[in-house]
Amino acid sequence: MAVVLGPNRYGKAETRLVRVVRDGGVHHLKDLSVSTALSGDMEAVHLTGDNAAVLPTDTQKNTVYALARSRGVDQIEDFALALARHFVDSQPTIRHARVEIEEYSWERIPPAAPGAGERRHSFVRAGTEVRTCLVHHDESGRSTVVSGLRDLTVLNTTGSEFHGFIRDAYTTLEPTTDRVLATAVRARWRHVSPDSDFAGSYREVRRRLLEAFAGTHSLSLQQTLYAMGRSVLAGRPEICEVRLALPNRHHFLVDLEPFGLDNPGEVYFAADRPYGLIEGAVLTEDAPGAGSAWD
Ligand SMILES: O=c1[nH]c(=O)c2[nH]c(=O)[nH]c2[nH]1
Repeated sequence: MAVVLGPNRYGKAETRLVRVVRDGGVHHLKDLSVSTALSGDMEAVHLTGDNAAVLPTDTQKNTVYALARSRGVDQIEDFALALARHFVDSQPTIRHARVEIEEYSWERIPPAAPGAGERRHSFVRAGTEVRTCLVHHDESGRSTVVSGLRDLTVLNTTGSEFHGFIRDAYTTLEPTTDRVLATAVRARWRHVSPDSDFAGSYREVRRRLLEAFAGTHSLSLQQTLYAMGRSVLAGRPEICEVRLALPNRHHFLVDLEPFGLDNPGEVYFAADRPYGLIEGAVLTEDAPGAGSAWD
């Protein structure tokens, strides 16, 4: 049976990088996980073990640290673009680079007392929310940028209904006109061009996602998903596609009748699994082709 080599890529996954900028006594912190993956002329290494075309994954990891020092790290998208372009532009055998970054946010520990100066070098991790990006760059010079976030955990205590759904022999779910709606938002959005104001764009997209979640009277999480995506696209012309994954973090009203107590929407059991998983993409009508942007 004849076989051929299919699509392949290789790289260093989850290089942990912490970059401290020392501005006098005031320090600034970037905390990243960087994953690189390269592809190109990799027939020989797979078929015969000839490594002549291979830039080692160890070198890829070292490049992450070296560029962090030499060019600094501001917006993760710009750092990812610099890395991807470096690999493709510096090595003839590397024809495509994929760089994925997660950023964990830290905030300053508050002053000891009102009026005391801001802490200069002490930080506390800011919640569970993670900022993300995925960048591709290829030998033709084309770059694509997808920004995102995950674990943005939100909850509405009312303003959510779910009824009118299919009922078959296995359906036990009661329709409801008032339920808790909670989710941990995974959102990614594709930029029209790799030249964006990534900081401002991120801030505004996040604000719009939250505003749409809070401001939508929801008849389903699917409806909320679409409203969130539409809100981002309506206000941010630099973005042409939003993909969302919304786990439905079910909150079940506890039956307190056995204890002679009513429960008018006050006491819930927050289940962690199983959970509904609602996923979807929202695009502008004229969105350019995505190429490998989401790969
Ligand atoms: O918003 C929802 N969408 C569903 O498709 C679904 N299915 C379900 O059991 N609960 C819910 N809630």
